Amino acid sequence: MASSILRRFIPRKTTWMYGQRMMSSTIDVSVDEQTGIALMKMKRKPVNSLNLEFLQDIRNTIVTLEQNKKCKGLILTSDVPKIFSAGIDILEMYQPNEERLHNFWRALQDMWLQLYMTPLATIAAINGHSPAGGCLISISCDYRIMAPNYTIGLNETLLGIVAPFWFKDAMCNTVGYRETEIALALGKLYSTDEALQKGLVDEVVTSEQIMEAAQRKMLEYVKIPNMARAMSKQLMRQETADKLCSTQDSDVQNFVNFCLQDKVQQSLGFYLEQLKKRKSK
Ligand SMILES: CCCCCCC/C=C/C(=O)SCCNC(=O)CCNC(=O)[C@H](O)C(C)(C)COP(=O)(O)OP(=O)(O)OC[C@H]1O[C@@H](n2cnc3c(N)ncnc32)[C@H](O)[C@@H]1OP(=O)(O)O
Repeated sequence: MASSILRRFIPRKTTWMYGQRMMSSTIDVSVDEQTGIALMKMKRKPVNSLNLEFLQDIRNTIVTLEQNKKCKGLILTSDVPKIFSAGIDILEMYQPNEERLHNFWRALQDMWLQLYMTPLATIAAINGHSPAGGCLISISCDYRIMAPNYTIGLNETLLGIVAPFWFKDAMCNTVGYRETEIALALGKLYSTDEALQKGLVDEVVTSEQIMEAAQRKMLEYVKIPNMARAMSKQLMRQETADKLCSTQDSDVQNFVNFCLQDKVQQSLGFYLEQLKKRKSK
């Protein structure tokens, strides 16, 4: 399964385990050993944006859960009201320190590989907005349930940046080639209803019902013999993951070169300004 991938990375240890609970400053995890279902809540305020340390925490958590023999499934959700994840922390890309920028992108790649290929069954309970990197996390899960009146999508072009090929591949695998082509060009953020219609999410339920719906669906997943379920996931996803695995170093270098361009820095600076202005309106 993902063991060939797992062996290659030794994660930083920042997650603490107390019995069936794991805690870090940005993540809360509990494991129900009766059902084998873990619940991971992201809580990096104000918007669960993905910085280097948060990405490492997410990945460490998945690794720790994979090592727990009693854990078969993972539900990912947010503890921040109305926001699942605002995607990459733009401050990691804007006026960056070059060494940190390298490490940051590597951490994003590693988190994605871990989540995308984990033998655990995964469900995203999308209880808030989920742009760009937030959408990547969602589409890397096996099943997606979303609450109404939020948005989700790969909106990178709106920031003057380009979704990398592995974001594109994960999106293509979810909604198909033509829809991805349109979505990426326009930086499309789908409403919950549009996302359901296009197959970007699998189910829509109210915010109040989302955890119950996720638990119910997860019980279906964990009932399936574990190895068979995990191997069919591998069958579907290994080729996509391998494309990144075999080009990780050059992908980091491309990203760093891209980010350091004046034009890209200008676009990111402008986008950040717009975010602040929007807030003051
Ligand atoms: C070759 C490779 C090329 C590079 C590829 C890079 C791939 C990039 C992937 C990404 O994920 S880029 C990030 C994309 N994300 C967004 O566009 C989301 C932007 N944010 C929003 O739309 C909104 O903030 C929100 C998530 C809908 C929440 O709205 P709300 O009104 O509730 O909060 P705000 O007042 O807007 O935000 C609060 C606070 O947080 C800051 N912030 C928001 N998003 C980010 C972010 N992604 N990174 C860093 N900071 C973010 C926002 O500016 C506010 O800050 P303060 O004003 O309070 O300081």
